[in-house]
Amino acid sequence: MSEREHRGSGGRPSRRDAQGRERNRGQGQRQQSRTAPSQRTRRADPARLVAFEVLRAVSSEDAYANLVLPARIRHHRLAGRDAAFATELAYGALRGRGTLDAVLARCVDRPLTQLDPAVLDALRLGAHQLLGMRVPPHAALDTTVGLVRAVVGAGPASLVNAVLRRVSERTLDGWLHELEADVADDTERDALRHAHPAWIVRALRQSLVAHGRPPAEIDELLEADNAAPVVNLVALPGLGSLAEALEDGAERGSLVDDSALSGGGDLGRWSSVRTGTLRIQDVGSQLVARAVASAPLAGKAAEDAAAHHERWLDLCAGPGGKAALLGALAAQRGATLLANEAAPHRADLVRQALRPVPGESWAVRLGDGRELGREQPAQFDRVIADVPCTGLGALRRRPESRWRRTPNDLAELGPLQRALLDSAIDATAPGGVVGYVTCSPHPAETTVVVQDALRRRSDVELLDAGEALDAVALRPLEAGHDGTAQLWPHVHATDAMFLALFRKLPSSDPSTSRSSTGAPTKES
Ligand SMILES: C[S@@+](CC[C@H](N)C(=O)[O-])C[C@H]1O[C@@H](n2cnc3c(N)ncnc32)[C@H](O)[C@@H]1O
Repeated sequence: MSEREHRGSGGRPSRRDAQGRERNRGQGQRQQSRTAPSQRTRRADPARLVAFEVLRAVSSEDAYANLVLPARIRHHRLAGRDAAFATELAYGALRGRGTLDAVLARCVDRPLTQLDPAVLDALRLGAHQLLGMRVPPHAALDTTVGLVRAVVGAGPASLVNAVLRRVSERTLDGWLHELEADVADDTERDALRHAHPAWIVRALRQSLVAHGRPPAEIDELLEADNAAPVVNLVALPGLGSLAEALEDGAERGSLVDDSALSGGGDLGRWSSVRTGTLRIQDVGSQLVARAVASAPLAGKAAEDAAAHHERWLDLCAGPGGKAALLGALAAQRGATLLANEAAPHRADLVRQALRPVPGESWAVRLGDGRELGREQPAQFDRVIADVPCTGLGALRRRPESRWRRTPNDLAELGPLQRALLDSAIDATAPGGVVGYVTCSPHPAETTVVVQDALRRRSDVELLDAGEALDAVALRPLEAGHDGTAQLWPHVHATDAMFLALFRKLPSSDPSTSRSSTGAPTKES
């Protein structure tokens, strides 16, 4: 196994293999390790310190791991294998929190809520190394105790040592076997085995069934949520190129044009990433954006298309992933894009994302998307409403979010999602299309919202979203069922994006006829 030399915070050179073992420690230290485990290390290994800092920021500051981790890696100057180890440790411990806590609860003599939260985070890191990463027990114990000594204090070190010793007495399967004896049903068992909250397991199984898939696929789906996702790239059509990435080892994507998959690393090494013409974007997001951009128009909207006067609207554009792709496609087709976003800092990110796209093709509007349909009725030929949602379809990329979300979020988001969809429909010209998109497969924010809209409104019809996705994909996706479409991590290796496509029917209300100027209104 190849190794990389690094220097720990104690200044001593050491070598880490892929499991995080340090391989060149002196004989004296090994002797010491055998005799007094809780005494043997008083320093924090930098990679484990990074993982610890990420867990602390997530637990105590509600931070997002995917934002904190790169900053901590940079701060501690980790690279290569050390950065990969810190990432696997932090993400694995965050994803696995439910299962790790169930194991720890068996090994601690008091409720976990009574532990110092910093000690609990260190225990999670130690337990994940023992059960999820196959770090040898002596290394996991030694380094976790050292971390606690260095950053929390000497007091809790012996507790941490004793608890992790108990954790190390069984493998993960051994622990699961013991814990499963107490679970009530299949949902609880899947939740424990795959480290998801039970309410999410239930919802995902329900969603599989709602989209015509066998409920037994739940195991594969939950496993896919726990796998580290590869980085998906998009070269903006007509503006960017995959060449640099492909020459540097990325693989061409098999689902959609202009996409590639990369093992990661610092993508800023590619000039195309620095200029913003090559972007990180999940393939599922690329597919739904392209489906909205290509769905057939009718009536007035089709006339606009023939005259190259199409107007497109991205109602919820921040941070601008889909807006950048749509903007590039719009520029190629002589269309214009209005990208709307309610949060000022996210509207800035949209402007930044659109920078490589010719300026005459797009504008950014800062405002509440719920008002836009009333302010600019029947003005747009293609509208995407990529609404705020629970993000349960992107659990692979947001390791902590499954434990942060609650069913109450659905109740809060529901009215906003419905109001944004209504506004999107109002803003659409007769014959135009509206794509309702979520990065969640939860029925409460997908199929139920769509059915409600169809019940509420007589001015739309549902188009076949599965067909629209297949029309832009490089191979049949078989994502459609009953008119809507659902992509899946375990089937398509994408985020679980949901797409419903509506066509606006001609209206008899003259107040909703479209103004004649084709240009997008500049931001308010
Ligand atoms: C799922 S994200 C959109 C992702 C984006 N389409 C992309 O591909 O990068 C939803 C966005 O809607 C924004 N948002 C929330 N409430 C809104 C509202 N009332 N009007 C417009 N945008 C809103 C959020 O700030 C967030 O940026």
